[in-house]
Amino acid sequence: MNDTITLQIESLTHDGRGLARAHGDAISISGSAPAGGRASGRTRNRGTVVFVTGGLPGQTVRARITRRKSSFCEAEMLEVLQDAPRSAPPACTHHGDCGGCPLQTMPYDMQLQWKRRIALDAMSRIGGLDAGLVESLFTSVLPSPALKQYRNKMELAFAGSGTEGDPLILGLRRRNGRGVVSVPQCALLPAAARDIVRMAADLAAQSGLPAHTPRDQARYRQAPQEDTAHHGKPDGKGRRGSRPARRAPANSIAAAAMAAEAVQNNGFWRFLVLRRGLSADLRTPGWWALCITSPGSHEEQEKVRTVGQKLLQSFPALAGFIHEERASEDALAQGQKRIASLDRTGAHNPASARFWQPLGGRHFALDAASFFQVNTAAAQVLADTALGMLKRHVSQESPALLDLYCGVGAPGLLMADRCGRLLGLEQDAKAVALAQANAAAMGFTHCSYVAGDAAQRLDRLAPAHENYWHPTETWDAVLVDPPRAGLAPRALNALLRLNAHTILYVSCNPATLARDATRLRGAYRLVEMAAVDLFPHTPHVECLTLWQSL
Ligand SMILES: C[S@@+](CC[C@H](N)C(=O)[O-])C[C@H]1O[C@@H](n2cnc3c(N)ncnc32)[C@H](O)[C@@H]1O
Repeated sequence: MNDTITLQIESLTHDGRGLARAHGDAISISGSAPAGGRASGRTRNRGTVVFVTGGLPGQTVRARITRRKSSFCEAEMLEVLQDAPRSAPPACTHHGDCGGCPLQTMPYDMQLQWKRRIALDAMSRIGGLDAGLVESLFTSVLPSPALKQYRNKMELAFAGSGTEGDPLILGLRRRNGRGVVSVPQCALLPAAARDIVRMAADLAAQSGLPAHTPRDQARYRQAPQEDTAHHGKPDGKGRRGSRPARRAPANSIAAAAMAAEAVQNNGFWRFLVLRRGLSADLRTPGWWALCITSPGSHEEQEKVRTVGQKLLQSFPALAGFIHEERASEDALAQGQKRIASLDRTGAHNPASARFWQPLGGRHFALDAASFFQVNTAAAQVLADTALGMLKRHVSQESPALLDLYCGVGAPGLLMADRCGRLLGLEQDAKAVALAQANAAAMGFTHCSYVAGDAAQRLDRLAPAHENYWHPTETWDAVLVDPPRAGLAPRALNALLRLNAHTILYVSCNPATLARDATRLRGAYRLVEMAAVDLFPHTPHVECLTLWQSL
């Protein structure tokens, strides 16, 4: 049985891995049975599917098999033996180690073509839509106006115990998913931000506190990981205490306490999230740093404050330093408790976490922890495309618009002057308050926002039983923009019960969009599909689908 194999990469998967096929006895799967021997009919004729991390279509690579399943294998690329017929020089010196921009050696026009292919395949294979129909509706992916330094937000992870052989670093997830790599020359980061990152890493190292390493995640069953820069070390050794992890008790309160204790004992520094935006005068650009740590003692919190104050002193472009703690034992770059919010003078000032992003000729107020599209210029393309679709298909005079998963109100508020009323639903209460403030600042009095889980809130808007006490409102159009997981079944059921004439479903994950499309197409017809590249050099693509009731 050979673990190293030569493969020709045929295509790209939605998660950015190369797809190859191994033929004959080239590899063994399912407990050493040769590929083609025990495999299904499909794999028997066409070879065993191998998903290759780091491999791109057209390349011939040497790869190591890392996992064998009954119908496919996983591998990691070791070396490119022959480049793809068309390739581009890497845009970043960290290409090869860093997992941030895996497509950067693919010419940009090809990146867009593959993204289109990924979305098309998902809609026909998973969504069950007619492939010819989707091909004819969805002709291209709209490019990002900027290909370098396009991000207004970077999530960097701390790693390392701070000991001699394992220094504390601040960087991005490694290409092979194992740990974090320092990226001092990252092509996504402008020079000013690189300097902030370098100094933050040095100051954190000087604190003497180790980075947090998620440990024993399965045992504590925390929230699933979404987009994050960090993957913990597999051995997960911590330095803040050396007690071994105990088995989680059945009692959930005790389990939560144990999870918090495990975090306490498993390192401190977690993430530095850098955000770029406009200060209160709406003209001065600046940076905001959100530092996420494990829960700490007063002394540890003071160390973070000192790091923040030194950064604010050294970088006039840094307008705020916010410290949040995360107690959950996972690798999400989201704080759960705000500890401090320092302004340029280094003093605690809650307003220092506020900044603004331009979109559609308006300004949206955000908190350092709020969601906003990370590529400002491409977000404009996305908003223009979304508004164009709604204008073409919402025929009512002053339509009632429901903005589901509305964040701080973008891009729904750009449609507000055409609407009779607008209601936004959003889980993050802080974002809801900001959406209300944004609507008020834009002079809209017919827009309201409600905080809560979309599924629960939708159930109230679309009662399952006729004698339900809550009055039913009708909605002409619904703008749906969920996180990567797509719509929960309960949310999808309630959305269908609303009977809105038009649904615009915006999605950052073609696979979950396609899954939800299987339900939508029972009551709606897909009339337009478009996509925008918000994340050049990555496999991600933002899709827009416009549905009209049958
Ligand atoms: C992709 S973002 C879209 C936000 C906004 N439309 C925009 O473009 O800025 C998804 C939003 O859904 C929110 N969210 C996540 N899960 C939710 C849930 N179960 N119920 C309501 N909102 C949720 C997130 O907080 C986030 O603001």
